[in-house]
Amino acid sequence: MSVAVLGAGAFGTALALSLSREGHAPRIWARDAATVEAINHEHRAPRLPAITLPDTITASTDIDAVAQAETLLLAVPMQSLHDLLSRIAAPLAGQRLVACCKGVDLAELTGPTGVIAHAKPRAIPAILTGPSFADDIARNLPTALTLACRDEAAGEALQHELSTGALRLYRTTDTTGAELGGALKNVIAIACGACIGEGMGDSARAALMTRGFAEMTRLAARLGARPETLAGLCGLGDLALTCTSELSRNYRFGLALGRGENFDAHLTVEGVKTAEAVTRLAAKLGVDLPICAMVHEVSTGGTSVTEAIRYLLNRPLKEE
Ligand SMILES: NC(=O)C1=CN([C@@H]2O[C@H](COP(=O)(O)OP(=O)(O)OC[C@H]3O[C@@H](n4cnc5c(N)ncnc54)[C@H](OP(=O)(O)O)[C@@H]3O)[C@@H](O)[C@H]2O)C=CC1
Ligand SMILES: O=C(CO)COP(=O)(O)O
Repeated sequence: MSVAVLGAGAFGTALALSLSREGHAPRIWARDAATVEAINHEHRAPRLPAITLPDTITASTDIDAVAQAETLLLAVPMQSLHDLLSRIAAPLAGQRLVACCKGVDLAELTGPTGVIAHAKPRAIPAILTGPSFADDIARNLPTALTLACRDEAAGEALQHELSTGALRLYRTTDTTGAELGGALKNVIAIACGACIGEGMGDSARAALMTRGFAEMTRLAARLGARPETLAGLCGLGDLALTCTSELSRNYRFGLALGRGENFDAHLTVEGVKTAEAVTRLAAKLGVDLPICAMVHEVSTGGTSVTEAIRYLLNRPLKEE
């Protein structure tokens, strides 16, 4: 089966490397000619500069040519997924489109598989998500992820196609749970970073992680997801990684907020837009997501970290 990667960021490049180790020769689509040049001639990707790529990985700016592969890994930031799909002329009928992004689309208030289903209704949507830093996958370190696809046969085919000796994929048909786990953990990671940056301590972080997990499960359940999906790699697993590691951009963004420092605006920080999207979605559905709402307020300058913590501590007492 042929696999291509659309998006030459850190994650897309790492996944191409992973595939190349199993004998695939993946093509990467990049929108930028200089990136294509660097991959094809220097065997390096600008967003993963420490890694040398094998010459079996090639790149092109011709999206319609690259998108002919049977499986397409869509590795662009969440808010760019719709734009990416609209660049492809073909309906991609019967092709497996695997979202490799985490978030909720601001315009549609759906996760990546919803965006795919809307833009390319004849394709088979899936999502690859869970705890992994691109750098770890690129270095072939052991990693376990969730592959979610409503079409059970396609999901099983993808699980086998994308697993490697170091990358172990678990399968589910619960795409809603898988994508909300990956989306909301970034928001909670910003909260945890802000809490540590502000000097609130590890106990406060543990409280945010636990109550954040309750928010993840509550919203996911309201949208029909299974609670056990959230307890898996794509939920609890990714929450644990992202809320505790300074390798996470979302966590580091939160740290900067807590310390009152500036943050590099060129870095992909999915949790900011996701906080806005899930706050809107929660209001529409009548679901209570106080931590996500505070992350939205703080990251858009609506309130301070100190005030947000005070608000969370002063909410009415309730049963766990
Ligand atoms: N990095 C990681 O460790 C992991 C990332 N992810 C997820 O992967 C997704 C991508 O993140 P990551 O690879 O880190 O991001 P990067 O910031 O490394 O790269 C983003 C890539 O997307 C491209 N891009 C941005 N907007 C568009 C657009 N409108 N059309 C086409 N291409 C676009 C960029 O192109 P250009 O260079 O031209 O700007 C760049 O190649 C995110 O949702 C993230 O949560 C998931 C797991 C791990
Ligand atoms: O999704 C990730 C880890 O699973 C990567 O986290 P960041 O996007 O916060 O760097």
